[in-house]
Amino acid sequence: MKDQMYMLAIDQGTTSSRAILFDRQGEIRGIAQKEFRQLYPKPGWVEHDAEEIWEVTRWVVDHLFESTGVRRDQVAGIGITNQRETTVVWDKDTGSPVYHAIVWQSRQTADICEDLKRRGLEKTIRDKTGLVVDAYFSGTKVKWILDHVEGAREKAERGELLFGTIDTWLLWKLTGGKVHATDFSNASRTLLFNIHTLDWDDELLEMLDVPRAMLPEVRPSSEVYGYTDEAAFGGARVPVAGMAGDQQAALFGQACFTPGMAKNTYGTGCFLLMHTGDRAVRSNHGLLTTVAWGIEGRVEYALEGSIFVAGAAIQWLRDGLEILQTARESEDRARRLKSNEGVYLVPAFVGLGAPYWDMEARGAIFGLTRGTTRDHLARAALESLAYQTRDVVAAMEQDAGIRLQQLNVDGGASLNDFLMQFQSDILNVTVKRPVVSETTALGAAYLAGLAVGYWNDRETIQENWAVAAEYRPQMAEEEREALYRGWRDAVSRTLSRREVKV
Ligand SMILES: Nc1ncnc2c1ncn2[C@@H]1O[C@H](COP(=O)(O)OP(=O)(O)O)[C@@H](O)[C@H]1O
Ligand SMILES: O=P(O)(O)OC[C@H](O)CO
Repeated sequence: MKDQMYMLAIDQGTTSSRAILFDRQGEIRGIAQKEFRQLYPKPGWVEHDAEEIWEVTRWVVDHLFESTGVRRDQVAGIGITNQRETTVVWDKDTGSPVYHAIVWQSRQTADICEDLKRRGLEKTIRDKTGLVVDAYFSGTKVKWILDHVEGAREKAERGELLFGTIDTWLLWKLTGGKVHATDFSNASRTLLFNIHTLDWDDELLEMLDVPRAMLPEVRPSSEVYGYTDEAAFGGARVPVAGMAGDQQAALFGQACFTPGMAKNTYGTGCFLLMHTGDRAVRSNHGLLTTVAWGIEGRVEYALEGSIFVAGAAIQWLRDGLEILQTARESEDRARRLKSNEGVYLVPAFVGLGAPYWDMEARGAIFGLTRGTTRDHLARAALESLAYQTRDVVAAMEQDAGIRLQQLNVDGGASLNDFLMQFQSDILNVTVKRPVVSETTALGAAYLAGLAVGYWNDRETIQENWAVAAEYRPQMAEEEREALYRGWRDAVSRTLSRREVKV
């Protein structure tokens, strides 16, 4: 309808930006997407150009309105969701970043982490932040930028530089430099934020030499942060009303609102989050405790297993080895084989995340013979997503003390039917993919829509959730366990410490 109102979600992911319009039923009414450059200045380093991220994001928003014919004044509100932890430091006056955005996957701060460990700070950090000491999180990346960019530390101390994760950077840009804020979910990934007191933590700031003056204000995930600047948003003034890290937004979009409900997103990495209600459950098995969102005057928590390389392994086969034309082709290739024939790929390209947390491990392929073909590599890469997920689910079941009943899935690689059936088989759990697989963007739209009254409550959101595909376990127990043993053996030979320590 000509004057119908919509919610706009901006989903700024690791490899692409998307802009999506949703209607009141939570259905997609238009989508635009564009990839941007990945910069690999040294082995194990991953960077983005923050200005390019903004330009690409603007482009997808413009393109969305052009392609749908929807007007900007038909947007009731904007929700932002983002690749988390990726760190931008910019000049408050000029708005220019002082260094590339250091991406969550980047390992360039491994030495800073080792130093924190040597100083015996792991427990304090774990207790306050729910995180582990790893180059993944923003805190060491901010320190790295302040240590390596000439004059940056002095400027930061004088309050002339600002830090933000990508949500904060986009909010700043969209509001024409007026609002410098983040939400609880993104703040909880920085290593600087106390998830119990819900404030930046002076002891952590001191540990990492990060001046408080450069930090954004931390706010709930569902509220009006400010309005778009007309020059930044095609002449329209629209409320930016929701923000959340992409994995938390996906948990919201999957309507996982009760403790024990879990989702796994198969994108560049794989992120499995289980809602734990108002309890910040501490992990003893290598998972993270994280804020799910702040809403309705309180925060809710989640347990998370973060897998660094998932769909990126398929991308590597496509772009690095050039043995696939498209990511989708991996499915046909995998199906040409009856089994993996003993070939395992451990995609530790940037170390291993949960539950191993090994910054020094690097990728490996095992079981090669003269008969190995690109089909084996495609299958091994796809299977690695499922095995890594099982590693995380095993840890989660121990930490939460419950058996997973069902796994809701989303993300680019969740459209791969071979992978989803294999996932169900390896976990021995039913896997469900919703009709709207863009749950990350949907979650951001919901958070923003609740703040501006586009949707009334979470019950409406639950009612909107509908299943598109369901995968039930079909594999015999013996085969499942034999395959998984093979994976565990491959991982143990990949770890820098040469032992599986879970
Ligand atoms: N059919 C497929 N089979 C396997 N992997 C896929 C498929 N389609 C996309 N992917 C992988 O999924 C990722 C893209 O998913 P997406 O959710 O857009 O990720 P992100 O938000 O991290 O950029 C890429 O790494 C790509 O290789
Ligand atoms: O961009 P994605 O979807 O791979 O998500 C990245 C995560 O937020 C990193 O923590």
